[in-house]
Parts: sequence; structure tokens; C-alpha cells
Amino acid sequence: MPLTSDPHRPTAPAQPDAGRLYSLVETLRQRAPLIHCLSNTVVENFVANVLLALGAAPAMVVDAGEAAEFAPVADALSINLGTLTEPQAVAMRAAVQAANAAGRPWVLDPVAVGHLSLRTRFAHELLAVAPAIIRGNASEIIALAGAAGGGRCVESTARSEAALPAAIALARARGAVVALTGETDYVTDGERVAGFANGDPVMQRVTGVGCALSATCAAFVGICSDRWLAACAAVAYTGVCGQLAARAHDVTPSAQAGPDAVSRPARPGSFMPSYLDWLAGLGQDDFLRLLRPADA
Ligand SMILES: Nc1ncnc2c1ncn2[C@@H]1O[C@H](COP(=O)(O)OP(=O)(O)O)[C@@H](O)[C@H]1O
Ligand SMILES: Cc1ncsc1CCOP(=O)(O)O
Ligand SMILES: [Mg+2]
Repeated sequence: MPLTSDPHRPTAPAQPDAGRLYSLVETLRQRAPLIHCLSNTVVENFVANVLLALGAAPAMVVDAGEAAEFAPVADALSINLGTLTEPQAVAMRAAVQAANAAGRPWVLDPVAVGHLSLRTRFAHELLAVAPAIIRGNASEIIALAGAAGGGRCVESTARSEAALPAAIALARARGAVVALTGETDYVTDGERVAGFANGDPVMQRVTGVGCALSATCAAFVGICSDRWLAACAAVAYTGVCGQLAARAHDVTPSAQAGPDAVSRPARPGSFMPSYLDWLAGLGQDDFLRLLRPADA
């Protein structure tokens, strides 16, 4: 059912201070928040490595009983529906309930929500139990907001610009912050909308970049009670690190120059290690220089 909040109520474009965003990166590195992840089987290892590179401490505790035991101990919880099964839904329910009871924030990544029935039903059930942040691609956010469709399974078939009204409506209806990603990323709490134009198309050629960004949102909201700012920091830092990682090998080493040189237009393989390196090491000056706000 479509959401009923007034679509004509105005929102304010609001760009967070870039220095404040980087200070959250430093706080995260100092505090090393413990992040409880119920992720998907495709990307678990990558998500854990992204969190470690950022300076957070990931823990994939997936049994229903243990998940309920662990959620109050962790600083934040990340729930990802990518390879959802009925038993996993039981564990996710228990983890969310325990996190909520202990006042711990949690993040929802509604992977491929739309036309697949189990995850779509379950995502709507979870929406009713107060996610702090919802992070998804355009098709997922449109579907979650109640419009028909869904993307090409885990991939989006819509542009993020087209999904912005759905993101705003979803944020208003659920009292959540929505991080809507794609070529341009948007972060909204239903009133403020920030836009970011970093990243690189190769990020769509490596599985788990979106899932890891959702866990990154959990890491930032684990150290910052302003959920909108936390999601902005996660999206902005991911975008700048992603574009640096994608372009790290743009200069052909002189040893490879000459008639045998091979042109390599996309580099998903070298992206992954380089991305982890940039997440761990990006300095403030480069972040401030490269961060690109986008109109919202
Ligand atoms: N065409 C693109 N250009 C630049 N960055 C992109 C592009 N597509 C995706 N990204 C980046 O990749 C990350 C994951 O976003 P997205 O691909 O929307 O998620 P998902 O993997 O869940 O579909 C975000 O940081 C986003 O900014
Ligand atoms: C390929 C795949 N299939 C089920 S979950 C998944 C990973 C999706 O990762 P992302 O949403 O980050 O691209
Ligand atoms: Mg995804």
C-alpha cells in the first residue's frame, strides 16, 4: 500500500559540514564500535573486512538465541536480507527485538525487496519495529515505500533521483533515516535531504559494496546518536574511498607501456584491496578536497 504522508510538504536541502563528517571517521577509529551483523552469505567476509578497515569491530553472530544475547552488547546491529531464509528471519527478529529493548540502533538493508515474497513481507514487518537507518538502492527504496515493482533482483533498475520522493516518504512514514544510493547518493530524515556525488561505476561490479555500506551506516550510528549525520558520514566516506580505489590504477606503470600494453577499463579485482586500504587510511585533507555535494 502506498504511504500516505503529504508528498507536498517541503524538504530542505541540507549539506552537513565536511569537517564534522571527517571528525566522525576519527571518532569511529578511536572508539572501534562493536557491530553485530546478520548479513548475507555472499558478502559476509567482505562486510567484516570493510568494518575492520574502517576501524570498527564486526561480529557475525547468527544463531537466534545467541543473536538475542549479543545484540544488547554490541554498539549497533546491521540486518541484511540478501540471502534470507525462514530460520534466519527468526534470528533477525530476535536480534532486532533485543537491540530495541537495549536502546541499540539498527540498520536495515532490504536487498532485492520488491517482487520476492518472503523478503518483501519480512522487510515490511521489520519496518514496523523502528530501524534507525534504511540503506538501499533506488529500486529497493521505491518498493519499500509501497510503489509497485523492485529491481532486477539485487540490482537497481531505477536511478536514485527518481527514487528520492519515495525515500522522503519512507523516512517520514517510518521515522527513519533513509540512505538512498546509486550514481548520486541521498540521505534524508524526511525533512533534510543531503546529496553526494562521489563513487565510481565500478562499485556496481563488485558484490557487497552496498551491503558493506549498510554495515558502515551501523558503524557510524554506533558512535553518533544523530542518525542523519551518521548516515551522511557513512555515505560520504564510502563514496570518496570508492572513487579513489577505482582510480588507483589509472596510470599505466611505465613497465607496461608500449605496444603490449593492455587497456583495462574496469577494475573490480583491484578495487577490492584498494578500497580496504583507502577506508583504513584516507586522511582529512584528501577527504575534504574530494567530497562532492550534489543538489537535492
Ligand atoms: N554509477 C555509479 N557511480 C558512482 N558511484 C556508484 C554508482 N553506482 C553505485 N555507486 C556507489 O556504490 C555504492 C553502493 O551503492 P548501490 O550500487 O546503489 O548499492 P547496491 O549494491 O545495494 O545496489 C554507493 O556508495 C554508491 O554511491
Ligand atoms: C549477489 C547477491 N545475491 C544475494 S545477496 C547478494 C549480494 C548483493 O550485494 P550488494 O547489494 O551490495 O550489491
Ligand atoms: Mg544491495
